[in-house]
Amino acid sequence: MMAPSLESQQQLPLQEEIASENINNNVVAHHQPEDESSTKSKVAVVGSGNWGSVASKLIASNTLKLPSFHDEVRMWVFEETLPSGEKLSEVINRTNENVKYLPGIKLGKNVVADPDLEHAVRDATMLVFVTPHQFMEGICKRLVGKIRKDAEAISLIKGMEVKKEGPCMISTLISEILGVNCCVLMGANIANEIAVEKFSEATVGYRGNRDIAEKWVQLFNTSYFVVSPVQDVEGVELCGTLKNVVALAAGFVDGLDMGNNTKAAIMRIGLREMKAFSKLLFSSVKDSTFFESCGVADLITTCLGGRNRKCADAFARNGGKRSFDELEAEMLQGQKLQGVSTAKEVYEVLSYRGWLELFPLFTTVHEICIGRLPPSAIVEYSEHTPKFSLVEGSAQFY
Ligand SMILES: NC(=O)C1=CN([C@@H]2O[C@H](COP(=O)(O)OP(=O)(O)OC[C@H]3O[C@@H](n4cnc5c(N)ncnc54)[C@H](O)[C@@H]3O)[C@@H](O)[C@H]2O)C=CC1
Ligand SMILES: O=C(CO)COP(=O)(O)O
Repeated sequence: MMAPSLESQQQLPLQEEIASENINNNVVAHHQPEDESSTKSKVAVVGSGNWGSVASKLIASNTLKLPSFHDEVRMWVFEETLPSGEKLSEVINRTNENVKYLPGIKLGKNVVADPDLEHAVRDATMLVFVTPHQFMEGICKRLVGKIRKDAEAISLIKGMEVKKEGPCMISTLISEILGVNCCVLMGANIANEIAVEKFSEATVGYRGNRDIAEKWVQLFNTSYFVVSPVQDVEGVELCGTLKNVVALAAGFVDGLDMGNNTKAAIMRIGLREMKAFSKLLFSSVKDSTFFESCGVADLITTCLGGRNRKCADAFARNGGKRSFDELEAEMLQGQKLQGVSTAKEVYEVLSYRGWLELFPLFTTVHEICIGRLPPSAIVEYSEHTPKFSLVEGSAQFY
């Protein structure tokens, strides 16, 4: 069932969709509506988990204030039936709360939950992608031919895919499958804190067109959520992705009660590996990006208060005897961990390229996650540390 449109009265009848004749048959060319409202940007948020709901709230507070945006923010909901027997999207529209993924927080009356993916995106000129990364390829494939030709995209998703050809960042996946430009927004952004409007910062990564980045900044920026643009999509996205692996290491250390110095050491070594890995994959990645909110700040907040840290702590306390799948289901009630699959994806890249010894922390985290090593190995691996500083050429990346 499609959700009602907040702006149905001002909305023009949907124009007949015609297939784009040239360049890109991934997208649908709509006739441009003719009245003044057609020049306004229309936002759809693809995803409605913990961060997806908070992102919708942030955006919706701005679209009400900014005349260049339509008020309505359409939020795609992966439909599920609640224990009460009601559909999640219907409850969100009735209560203005995502009772499952962000209980107790009003999203703003101009957020409309829509369980129909194609319907949610079809008029949008600004597409915000924010689902757990493992679902994105399937979602993008469903959207081929269903989005506007002039749409711009941004990804808030922390993760990557590994293909036969090598690693593929989620923003690249979106760009390649949908034929759209895709920026990224990452940062020290634990969703529940932003939901109650505690001050934080974020980084928009863009390539090329600064005007587009400025528009995304405008859409997200508030007095308590300060967003800065950086011309380094890969650097920003890799920071957001890789810090989840380091957060698992920090959680193991917490679960073993090893104290603050050890945790700080793990974070420092992790940051060094994040930088080295990013620069090996993309020589364009800037050192300065690691000092933005997406870099060191996100690493710190996730290692202190994130879900990856929390589940890794429990994993270590249980001596690795309970799987991450089990802990995720029990501790997160439907929310998803990104670090465990990212550690595997990073390991595949390292293994394929013969870099395992250059990245002892990343390598060890994956081996602990799959039960090949005990959680205590997170500090024992340091005996290998001299090896990577001896590897010729590696030092330049640190
Ligand atoms: N929660 C947070 O504090 C932050 C999360 N992020 C990132 O944002 C991204 C999304 O995270 P959250 O919004 O927190 O999601 P979440 O962890 O709350 O994930 C649950 C979401 O996945 C959906 N889902 C479950 N099965 C699905 C399927 N088969 N297909 C599509 N969707 C399905 C659920 O309906 C729900 O909306 C992740 O990459 C995460 O790393 C980034 C910053 C902060
Ligand atoms: O990315 C996050 C904070 O910026 C949230 O991290 P977790 O997924 O570990 O909770």
